[in-house]
Formats: sequence, structure tokens, C-alpha cells
Amino acid sequence: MTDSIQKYEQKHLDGVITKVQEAIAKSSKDAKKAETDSKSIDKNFSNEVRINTSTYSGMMDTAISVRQQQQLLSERQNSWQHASQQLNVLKRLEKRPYFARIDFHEAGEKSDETIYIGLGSFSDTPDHFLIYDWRAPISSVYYDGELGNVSYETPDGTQEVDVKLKRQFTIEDGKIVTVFDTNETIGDQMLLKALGNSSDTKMKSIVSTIQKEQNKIIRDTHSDLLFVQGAAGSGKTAAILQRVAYLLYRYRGNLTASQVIMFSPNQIFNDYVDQVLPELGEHNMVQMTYYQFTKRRIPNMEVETLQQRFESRTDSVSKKIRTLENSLVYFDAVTKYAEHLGSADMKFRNLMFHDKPFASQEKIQGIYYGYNENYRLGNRLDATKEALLKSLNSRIGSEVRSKWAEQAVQSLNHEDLEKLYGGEPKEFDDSDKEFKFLARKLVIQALQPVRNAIVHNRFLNINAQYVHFLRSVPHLINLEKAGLTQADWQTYVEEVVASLKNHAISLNNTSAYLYLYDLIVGKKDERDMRYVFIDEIQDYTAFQLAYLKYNYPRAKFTLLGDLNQSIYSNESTSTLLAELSTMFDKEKTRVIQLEKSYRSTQQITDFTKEILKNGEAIEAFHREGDLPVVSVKPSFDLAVKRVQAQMSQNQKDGESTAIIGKSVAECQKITEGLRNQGERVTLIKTENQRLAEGVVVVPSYLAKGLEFDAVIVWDASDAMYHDEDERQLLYTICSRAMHRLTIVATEKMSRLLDRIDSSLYKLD
Ligand SMILES: Nc1ncnc2c1ncn2[C@@H]1O[C@H](COP(=O)(O)OP(=O)(O)OP(=O)(O)O)[C@@H](O)[C@H]1O
Repeated sequence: MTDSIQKYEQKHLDGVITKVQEAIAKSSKDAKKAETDSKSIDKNFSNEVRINTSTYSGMMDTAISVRQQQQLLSERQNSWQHASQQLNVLKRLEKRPYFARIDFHEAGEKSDETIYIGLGSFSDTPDHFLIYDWRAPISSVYYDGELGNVSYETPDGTQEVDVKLKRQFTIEDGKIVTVFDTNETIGDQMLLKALGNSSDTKMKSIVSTIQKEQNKIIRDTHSDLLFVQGAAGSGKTAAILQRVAYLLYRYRGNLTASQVIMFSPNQIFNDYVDQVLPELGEHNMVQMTYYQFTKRRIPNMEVETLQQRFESRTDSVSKKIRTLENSLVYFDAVTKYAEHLGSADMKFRNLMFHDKPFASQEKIQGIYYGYNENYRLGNRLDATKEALLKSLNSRIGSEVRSKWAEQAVQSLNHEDLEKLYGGEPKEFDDSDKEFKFLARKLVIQALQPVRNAIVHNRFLNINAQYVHFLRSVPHLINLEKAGLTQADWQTYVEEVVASLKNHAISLNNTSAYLYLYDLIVGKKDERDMRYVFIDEIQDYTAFQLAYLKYNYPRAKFTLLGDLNQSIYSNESTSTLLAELSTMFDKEKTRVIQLEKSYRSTQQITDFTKEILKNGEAIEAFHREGDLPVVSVKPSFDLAVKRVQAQMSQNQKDGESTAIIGKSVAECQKITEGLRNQGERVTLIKTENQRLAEGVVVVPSYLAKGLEFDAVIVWDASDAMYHDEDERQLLYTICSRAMHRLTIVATEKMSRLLDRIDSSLYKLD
């Protein structure tokens, strides 16, 4: 780029920065003023507010005056919040106001227009924008097209412009470091630079280098289901985080971050991505794992953890049972079973009072089925509760006259009496009235647990109901079609019953259990949630997705995944896509395929995609690095030494290292081996840990979605990986590496690597 352009742009930049600084000065003043104002309102509160409670109109005056002060205070606080938010954006812009410029000509306009694009918009006068937000409609042109005619979407429809120039900047602390013009979508040069950076414990935003395909994902507003299938490292996660920021901008005022929820594979991942939105000036959305989503609703049960799910090796019958439970057929069976409960088979518990049934199961059943068949389950339950509460209220009178109440009143001591009177001395006409007052209070207290049990549905016997559902499955589903016999199923049901007794439940059963419960109580679903994002969709089952859809009926779904990265090899994902397509309206479904992989060097991507049998579609981004190294050592000790040598090499080269093992047990072995040699490493055993600086040892299922400068695959021996269905797991592990990949094995290399051409790696 010529010096004159650089000079010209630096001058322009200086001008913009001066204006931003002026705005900062003004905004700081505004923020200070709003802050002092609200403080002084607070201080003057007692002086200003006239407290007069002697007359009715005096009380009204006081209330109005308090209300006025409160209103003033909240207005000031709002303007203070607004001013300090504004200030934050401006401070960010001061360092790096923008990253791109486009010149274009809009049909019907006399002259060309030039705009600069940055993290937020900035104008010096109301209609004069010096910087456009990257999410503004026109900014799309920068990401979408080459030079020439390009169209872009606005809330009013499609517009077309003739793009004449696209210029990119790297700006650091107010100085232009590089500037170049490009006629490609986003020049490779800038992307190369971004991708060459080291990994971090926190993911970063990608707004200056969003790719065309990713831009489609980010700006989609039409689809009810947006399904993104993308290779490892193709930027699925990056794209959806920018998508959340985009949606919050596009629907500002109508959409808040609390109406957006993201389901992520594990807690470490949540932690990894939690800086992206704040970096973009937005609040984080709600983030949860599926485990957390279910676990919070059944705190008394041990729900199967990620580790248990990953490590459960199953025989062929259990595999078939899992496949069945994961399916939509099973989801429909729960729905059908619940419909049947409208006419029979609801299981209740006695509601007990003083060791006797206040309402027996039979009585409750009578009430429940006393309503006509048009009642839906939820309404039936509500009506039953109402009837039970009514009968509870009418019970108060008879209990007041009971022997136990009389005795209870007589044995009240002074302190108890004080409590019952609520601290205020009471005058009674006669002792009979006083007795009745006290007895009534005592009876209401004594009946409170029954009232709570009614209000909280404790008269439902949900465990027995669930087991009854399981026993009914052979009538609801053709087991033979699932390759199962009645006896297989019965044995399985007995296992579930035994584990429920121990308060333990598998993740599959948890979903069905909760869905059944929701259908029975007519759960008020979370209608407020507008966007649901699910990352690593291949690790979900069709049942879970259907259940999430049932929970968020008004939300639009964005699902991201890579069918090549299904790590739960005991579960089949092949049918997931087919089942998914039946859940959403085809007209409102959009599928986007991302084939280019940005995370890893060309050498690493070329190697890892060969692990898969159908990996041809994955395209490497041209970023050069070393060939992956495969190192097979004859013993554990020598293999540990090899890992050690690699760790110190990586450290010398400034590459942060993750050692990824298959399971926690493998990770423990290598950690111990290394510690015995005096190495310091952090072992990540559970998803509640945080990623630490330095070398980390991580089991495969917790490394999902993450990336590291250098990865050492621990023990890729044949003994460890030999089943065909473990290819995807090995692929997932290897594809975590950005710049360097070392595969260490003991005795014999895994046969899953046999098919890789020897020119794609180095043996040592
Ligand atoms: N347009 C882009 N500009 C700069 N960096 C990008 C871009 N797209 C992706 N990346 C980077 O590539 C890496 C991989 O992206 P990301 O983690 O989003 O991929 P993914 O598809 O979710 O991968 P996986 O399925 O393996 O978890 C990240 O470091 C991300 O910042």
C-alpha cells in the first residue's frame, strides 16, 4: 500500500479519534452529573419528603412525594447507566475506531459514499456517522461480496449498491499498523494474521474477519430452524456468538440477552466463550448445559454425568435400548401415554394429616377423574388442587373443635401465645372467643404441610407413574422393530426401578421423566425465550431436541454441529438429522454447510480429515505449519519422556500445550507419570474446573469445542483406539490443535491411523 494512502488514512483516523475523545470528555461529564444528581436525590430524600401520617390526605401527600422522588432517582440512575455504557463504547472506539472502509455508489444518488465500519456506531452530529456499527445493514456489504454490484438486506427490503473500494485496517492504539485494499470477500491476509495468534483461555470476537458463509448465519432472521453443519474449526461457535450480538442489535428494545439461551457441551466451554459478547459491548445470554437444564428440576436425584455417559460401554441390547429411548418414536410414546392418563391410570399418594389420610389416593383419584373428558391433564390437575384446597379449608372448622386442638391450646406457654398474637395484645369478649381464635391459628399451622403438599403436587406419585409408563412401553411401541424382546425390556425396567430407589437416573430417563411430569402438570412453558442456540448438536438425541422444542415453543432455533464429531460412540447419530427434519416446518428451515476449517494449519487439517472415512468435504485454510508427528514408544516410561520432551519444545516455541486423553483414567495416568518426572501440569477432571495457564491434561469429552496452540494426543495406541466407531472421537481430539499436533502411542499405533498417507505426517 502506498505511503500516501497510509498518510491519508492516518490523518482521517486522527480526526475521528479527536472527535471520539471530545465525545468521551462530554460523556464523562454527563455520567458524573447523572451520578452526582442521583446521589444528591438520595441524600435529600429525607429533607424533601414530607412525612405526614396523621390524616388520610397527609398520607396521600407523603406517598406521592415518595413516589416522585423515587421516579426522579430511577430516571437519573437510568441516564447514569446509559451515560456510562456510552462511555465504555467510546473508550473502546478510541483505541481502535474501525477496521474497514467501503466506498460505494447507491442507485439514484449523485455521488459515491464512504463509510468506516467498527465495533459500534459513532456520529458527531445526529445524522453524520463517522463509524458504522458492524451490524448495521450496510456493513453486510463488507462481509458479503466482492467489488461491483452487491445486494444487502434492510428491514425495508433488499437494496443494491455498486461497491468500488474495500479497505482493511489493523489499528493499534490509534495508529494504523497495516492498511490494504482487497477485492475478495475478506482478504486472506487479515484472516491469516488473526488465525496465526496464540490460543487463549477465552475465545475472542471475529467481527473484523467474518467470512461470507458465516455472515449468512449471523444475519439470518427468517428461519425458525437454522441448522449449521460445519467441520471442526469452521467457526460455528464463533459465528453464533456474533449472531447473538447481531440479534440483540437488530431487535434492540424488543429483545434482551435474557431471552436468548445457549446450550453448550460442558461448563468449561461456557467459561471459554463468556468474554465474546461483553467484548462486543453486549450482555451475555443465558448459558446452560443439558445436564444443568434437567438437574436443576430434580435436585434429589443423581443424574448421569458427562463422564458416566461417555464411559458407559454397552452391550448390544443396551445399545438398542438407548437408541430407542433417544428416538422420536419414544417421545411420541410418552405423549400418547399422557393422553391415556386423561381417562385412567394416574398414580396418587395419600395426603396425610396426623398420621391419617386427609385425602386417600382413591379419594383424589375420584376427584381427578370426576371432571369430564374434555379437561386437559394440566387443567384436570389444577381443578383437583382447587377441590383439595377447598376441602382443606372446610376441614379447619371441624379440627378447631377437635380434642387435639383443645389440648394444644391448653398447653400453650407465654412465648407461644405471644407468637400467635403476633406481638399485639388482643382483646376478646369472652374466653370462648379467645379459645377459638387460638385454636384456629394452631389448626391452620398444623394443616400448612398438607396445604404445601397440595400446592406443590406432592400427591402425585411421579416415580410410580414413570415406572408405570416404562411397563406400558410394550403396548405403546413395537419393540420388535427396535430389535428388542419383551424380556429384554422387562429386565431393563427392573434395573431402572432399582436405580430410582437409589435416587439415580440416566440422562435418557431424565428427559422422559421430566417430559411426562410436564405433560401431567401442564407446565407453563418458557414462552419468553425467543432464541435457542444448541452447540455440538451431534451429542444430543432426537428426544432431547424434541423436549427442548416443547419447552421453548415460541423460540427460533439455531443448531450447530458436526456429525463427524459425535463422541458418544455408544449412541447413534445417523438418524438425528432425519428426525430433526420432521420437527420443523420445511419452509422455515435453512441448512448452511461450512466446509473450510480455520482453526488448524493446513498440515493439521489435511492429516485429521484423513482419520475420517468421509472427510473429503473438509477444506483446509492455507496456513502453513509443521507436519503432525506420530511417535510410538515401546513402554509407558519412554512415552512419558516423549511427552515431556514435546512439552518443553512447545514451551520454548511459545506454544501453549494441552494433553488430551481418552478418559479421565488415561489422563490420570499421564498426569502421574509427568508429575513423577517433576513436571507441573493441571489435570482437568470435571467440567466445573476452569482452564488454567500452563500445560493442561484434559479428557476428550471435556475438550469439546475448545482449542489449543499445541495438542499432544495421549496414548493413541491400538489398545486404546481400535473400534471403527472411535474414529470420530480421535478426529475430535486431533482437531483441537491450532499450530502443532503430536500423537504419542505406546507399543503399537492405533489402526484407525493406518489409512492416513505417510506423507501427511512425520514418524519419530
Ligand atoms: N472468520 C473468522 N475470523 C477469524 N477467526 C475465525 C473465523 N472463523 C473462525 N475463526 C477461528 O477459528 C477457530 C475455530 O472456530 P470455532 O471454535 O468457532 O469452530 P467450531 O466450528 O465451533 O469448531 P468445533 O466444531 O471444532 O468446536 C477459533 O479460534 C475462531 O476464532
